[in-house]
Amino acid sequence: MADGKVSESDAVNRLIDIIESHNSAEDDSSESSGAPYPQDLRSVLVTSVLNLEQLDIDLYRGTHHWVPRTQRLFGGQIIGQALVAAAKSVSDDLYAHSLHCYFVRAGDPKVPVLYQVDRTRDGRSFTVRSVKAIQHGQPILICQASFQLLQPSPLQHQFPMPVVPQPEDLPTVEEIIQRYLSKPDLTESAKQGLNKLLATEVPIEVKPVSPAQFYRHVSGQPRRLFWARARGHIGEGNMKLHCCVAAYVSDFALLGTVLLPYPKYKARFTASLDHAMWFHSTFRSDEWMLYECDSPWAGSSRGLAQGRLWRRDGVLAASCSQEGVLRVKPVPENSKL
Ligand SMILES: CCC(=O)SCCNC(=O)CCNC(=O)[C@H](O)C(C)(C)COP(=O)(O)OP(=O)(O)OC[C@H]1O[C@@H](n2cnc3c(N)ncnc32)[C@H](O)[C@@H]1OP(=O)(O)O
Repeated sequence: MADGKVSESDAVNRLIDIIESHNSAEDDSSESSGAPYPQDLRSVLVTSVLNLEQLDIDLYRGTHHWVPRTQRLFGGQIIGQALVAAAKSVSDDLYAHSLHCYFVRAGDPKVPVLYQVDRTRDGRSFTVRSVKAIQHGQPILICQASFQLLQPSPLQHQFPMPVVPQPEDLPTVEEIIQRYLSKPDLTESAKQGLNKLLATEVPIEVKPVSPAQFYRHVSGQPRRLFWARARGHIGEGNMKLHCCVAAYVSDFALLGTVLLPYPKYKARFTASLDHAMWFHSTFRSDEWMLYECDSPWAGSSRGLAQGRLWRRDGVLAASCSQEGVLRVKPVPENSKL
């Protein structure tokens, strides 16, 4: 549309596209390899998704509860599980400070993922692990993770955190969907799509700072901000676990930032190719953190996205970078649901 805004039906389509591509449950829940969500208040990320089964020394198996509509495993789940596997072979006084991963094959939601850990090096300060995530005998992800002893230093700086509304003053994704559902002129298929989204139990809670921009209802800079936290309680004390949860969260909505300046195109195929992450400070992944995502570059059917996770007290908790493949097609004129 000429004013840079999209029509109401496109707006609902984009909302469904964006939420589903990252969050949706499997269509046939009987195919899900995980147990039902627990009724207690503990985060399902901790009780289940990141709770790997040990098969042998340095060999683990991870299962999944839900997969995106693309029917490939959510990258954040594979990274989070790989980091859990790596962390199991390092001592308690070492903390994850970075990881570097390539997604080399699409993850198959029908079978579990095996994680094979190689103890690459144990140094005095730094310890490196290489993890291969395997399905059908072939790697789907290769990951290097590095851990460090806590070491104080006089060198300390960070950029300031963006000034944004507090999470308590912003609607949740579920409230945004409810607002759409209350619109009188919504088509039946839009209602069904939105109700399906509401019924999906997502392990992450999200509050977009600007919902219209977040869901690509208005075109704009390749930058978006949202508050995010693990759903449910994790508790203080296990920093390695909080890093694994943050690794899971960090893949959420990051690559979509590349598409923000292009309202006339919709994604035909998107997949993250690699993901790097650096952990800077202690944080709790079950408390609200601001996720600031931007994309400095796109070209050659690829896009680069960068993210910064901020503690709400302004401390930079983690940074990440991801390149993805994005193949797009034009949005049809006057598209309707
Ligand atoms: C939130 C973001 C996420 O979490 S995404 C999940 C994590 N990431 C992933 O699962 C990515 C895993 N990696 C991969 O799947 C592969 O490495 C990818 C990225 C696909 C590599 O692509 P490529 O080397 O092209 O693999 P491939 O030959 O098997 O093709 C895959 C599909 O893409 C198509 N393709 C290929 N080249 C082109 C092209 N130039 N133009 C149009 N289409 C192309 C292929 O035909 C193939 O399609 P199809 O699967 O047969 O339908």
